[in-house]
Amino acid sequence: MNKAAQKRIGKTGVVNACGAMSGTSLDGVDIAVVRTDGHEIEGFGETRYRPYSDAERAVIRAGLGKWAGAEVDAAAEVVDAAHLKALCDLSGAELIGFHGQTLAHAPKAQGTLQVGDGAALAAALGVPVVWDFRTADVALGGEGAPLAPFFHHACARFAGLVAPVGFLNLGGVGNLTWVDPALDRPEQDGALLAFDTGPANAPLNDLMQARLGRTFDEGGRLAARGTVAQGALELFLAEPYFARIPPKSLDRNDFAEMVDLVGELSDADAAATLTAMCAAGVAEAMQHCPTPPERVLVTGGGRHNPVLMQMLAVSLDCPVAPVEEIGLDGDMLEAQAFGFLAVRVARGLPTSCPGTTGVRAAVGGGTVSLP
Ligand SMILES: Nc1ncnc2c1ncn2[C@@H]1O[C@H](COP(=O)(O)OP(=O)(O)OP(=O)(O)O)[C@@H](O)[C@H]1O
Ligand SMILES: CC(=O)N[C@H]1[C@@H]2OC[C@@H](O2)[C@@H](O)[C@@H]1O[C@H](C)C(=O)O
Repeated sequence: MNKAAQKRIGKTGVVNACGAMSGTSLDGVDIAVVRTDGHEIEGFGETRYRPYSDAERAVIRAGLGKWAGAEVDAAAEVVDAAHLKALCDLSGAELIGFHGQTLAHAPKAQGTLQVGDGAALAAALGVPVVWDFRTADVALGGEGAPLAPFFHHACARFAGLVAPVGFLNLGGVGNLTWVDPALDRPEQDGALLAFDTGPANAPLNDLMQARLGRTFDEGGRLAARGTVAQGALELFLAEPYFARIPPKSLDRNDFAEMVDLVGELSDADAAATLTAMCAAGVAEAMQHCPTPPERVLVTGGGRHNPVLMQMLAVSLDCPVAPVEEIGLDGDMLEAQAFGFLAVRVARGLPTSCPGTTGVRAAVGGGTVSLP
């Protein structure tokens, strides 16, 4: 890439930005192109999904909860190689937003760790890469997550929404963004409130892996045959996390002991109960919204689970629908978010604010590596 093109990316006009996301459910790498000037979305481009093999997933899983050492290095190698393969023949991307893989997240203690080497990726692909999105926010007292809310704000405006709505991401962990699209800028006071709702698919995936050797409960079929154990659900809801005022965020394994709460149950009852816990965490989250959202738009893999969607429909006081209802792609929204955020970082715009992460003031995270 020549200097003039690099200069343009840093200034004005629409950029073809590609986001790359490897989420906490450990299913694979999502790649998506978004055309944006960092404020408004002009449109969306190519998407790709590169699943991890079972062997790759096992290596990443072994690195979870660790901050350094051989297992972290091995996980980083898998993440780098998978991204390089997924991105190597992508044409037309002028900038890449590379999230990497979160292995550990303890913003008030050790910090937050996303593995993946953005400088090496930039050199290999010949395209500028923005990466390490979360460290600056944590350094300024923020949670470092969630970061998609600034993109959710742009999505709400892109879709022409006018009343406050919720964006609910159901990946490995759940996160909710309350957005007021009437306010122009995401960092404006009152435009956004965001936080992690609780565990989403991660405990259910872990149960499926441990008991049945499967990666997830496809279509919620196992949960559909089970009965929710109310006692376990009540114990789960007694966790102080749910009443805590946002901002707040979670590590993938913060609720790993939930799988123990259902340890004595049959496979189907355990799956039903873990699914109900995800929905109940979201229902608890709604009390923190500044005003009731007009509807909750669901993104992430959890929206493909009809049992979970039905539980949400029953327990929330507003309509619940997949984000496709407003013309967005719920499988790619997070990848698109990191393409969008990459443009903001390249242009010196903030990517988080007190309402989204609890950071002291609006801040732009991310490191830019040129090829
Ligand atoms: N058809 C389906 N039926 C049931 N569950 C599904 C289906 N498709 C996906 N999922 C669930 O969604 C998960 C993937 O979700 P997603 O890709 O949003 O997670 P992620 O991006 O890795 O996580 P996070 O947002 O926490 O970073 C799968 O691991 C599975 O649990
Ligand atoms: C530390 C970290 O990687 N957090 C993830 C995780 O996965 C979902 C939830 O927990 C959210 O807080 C965040 O991801 C999304 C993409 C975000 O930053 O908005």
